[in-house]
Amino acid sequence: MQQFNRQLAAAGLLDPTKTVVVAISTGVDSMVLLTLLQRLPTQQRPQLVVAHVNHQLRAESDAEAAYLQRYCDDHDLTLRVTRWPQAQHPQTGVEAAGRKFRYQFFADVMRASGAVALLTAHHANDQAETFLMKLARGGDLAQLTGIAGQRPFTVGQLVRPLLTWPKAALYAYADRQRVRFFEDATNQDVSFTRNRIRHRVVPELTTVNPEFLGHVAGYERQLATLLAAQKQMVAQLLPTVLTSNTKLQLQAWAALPTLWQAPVFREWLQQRTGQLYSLAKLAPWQRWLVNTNQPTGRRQLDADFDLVKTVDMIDVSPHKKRVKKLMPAEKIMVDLNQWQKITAGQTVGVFASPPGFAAQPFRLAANDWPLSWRPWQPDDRVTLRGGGHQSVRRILINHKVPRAARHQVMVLVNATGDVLWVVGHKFTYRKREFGTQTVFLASKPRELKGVHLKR
Ligand SMILES: Nc1ncnc2c1ncn2[C@@H]1O[C@H](COP(=O)(O)OP(=O)(O)OP(=O)(O)O)[C@@H](O)[C@H]1O
Repeated sequence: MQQFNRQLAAAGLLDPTKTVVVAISTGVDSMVLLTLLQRLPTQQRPQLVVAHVNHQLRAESDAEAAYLQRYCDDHDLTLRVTRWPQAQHPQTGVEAAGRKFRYQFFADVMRASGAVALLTAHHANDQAETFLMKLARGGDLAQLTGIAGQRPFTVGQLVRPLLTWPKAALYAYADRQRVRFFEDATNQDVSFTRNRIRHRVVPELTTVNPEFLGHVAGYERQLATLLAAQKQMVAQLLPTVLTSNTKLQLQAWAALPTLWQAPVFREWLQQRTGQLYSLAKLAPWQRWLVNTNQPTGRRQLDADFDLVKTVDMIDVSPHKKRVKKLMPAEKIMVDLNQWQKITAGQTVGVFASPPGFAAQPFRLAANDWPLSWRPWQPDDRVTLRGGGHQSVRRILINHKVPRAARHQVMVLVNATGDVLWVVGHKFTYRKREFGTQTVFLASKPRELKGVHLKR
């Protein structure tokens, strides 16, 4: 009780004028939490609002919810319950979706009841399991910081007063105090990673040292302190390597002690892009920053951002979308009445009515659709007026297209792959009365150079 009081006092919750929402699953952890709260002297006990989510995932869910209802009625406790509709259960990622639903509900209950805190019953084993899972998964050191004893949550704080208690202590308390609880059978299922860590890894490590859980908590505290110190230092260093308009000054940055370069670069990127990059991902970028053989340049950082290097300065700018070079087999479907940028230098379109300037009227049959753009291929050919054919290769030779530029030539093809237009060069011949529809094939003016439009 004393240990519990200390935790609540530290969070400023030993106050009957305050309201707290207590998340109760009916498992041993949360039933012990509720019991401890109920046993606080009234002059210290905050107003309790019990919150429960019936996930409807297990056969026992309804019985557990019904038990909690009776318990709260018997003890004069306010209870808020919700059901997670089965129709909302996803095919995969049920746990994460359930958690999202749960915390949304807790936030709603907090707001509705004017609560200052949400209390959950996470304990020292949860902490160690999470730590070990992250350790196995890998990633950035900052993510290894475990479950916080207290952190901001929507309109107040999320407080975990049992975080320093080993699960065994909670069982022992429940046993001594005859606390009734429900055991979730799925917790035994070792096909879940967390359960394997819970039932196999943690007990094994505890035999190596009975203080294992306390040691994990100790590491978590040290890590949090170190990360906070690093953050403070980075906050001091960053302004010393920025230009007045927030670009990074390369010389000043490279003059920082080597160990501080990466965290300062990362913090700058985070401030500019809102994204946290792992130090491992940033290593090649740092080499590029100081590579004097490449004093200027632009490089894609990720899907959204480019890094732009000018002499001694580096800036972040939205990623410039480049048109992908298509392989011969790849194609771009035609969007009727839309200009489409099909290569870096060519913007073309198929229109139902003339798009405003030089466009070639062209007859289509219904079975020509869908049309698409693609690079020309060696056996492509067009039909000539007299009924004969000419290969695209021959057209390009006749038009003196240099060999090196030939791969850039694009063609418009119909559903069966017949070439209708060698863009910039030649249209296949079709009689006026061909098909059922006239469309207008056009290239944007800049690219009209060298196009021989038939009038
Ligand atoms: N169905 C529920 N209804 C109300 N509270 C719950 C429910 N499930 C879990 N909780 C609360 O969350 C705490 C942690 O539960 P559990 O360890 O099952 O969740 P987790 O998914 O591992 O953790 P977290 O909820 O932080 O993601 C419980 O001690 C309890 O306070």
